[in-house]
Amino acid sequence: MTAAKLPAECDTKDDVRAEIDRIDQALLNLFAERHGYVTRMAEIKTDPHEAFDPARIEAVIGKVRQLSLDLDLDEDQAELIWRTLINWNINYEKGIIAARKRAK
Ligand SMILES: C=C(O[C@@H]1C=C(C(=O)O)C=C[C@H]1O)C(=O)O
Repeated sequence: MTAAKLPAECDTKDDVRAEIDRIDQALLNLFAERHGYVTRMAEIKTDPHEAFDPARIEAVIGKVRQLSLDLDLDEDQAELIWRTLINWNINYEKGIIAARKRAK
């Protein structure tokens, strides 16, 4: 494997795309790690209504927006990504909790 190149060290589209592919892999590894905790959360929560926790959601979004600003990233883009992720997680948690309750 070739060493990572800084953006300014990339001379071709292939150079840039190799770095984007490397970063996508790293991001997916982190999403997979995060997903493991969401699954665990679904095991801990006891009622499907608990899947949606608005106070926690707004706290996460607030943190993500601030971290994005600190990194000079677009905070609206980060919020959109996180809301999509969180909405998906809520339905995922609901499904797990409801199925467990039905099985009882
Ligand atoms: C993981 C949780 O469940 C949901 C998913 C969240 C997330 O993906 O960060 C945040 C809030 C929740 O409604 C939680 O309650 O913390």
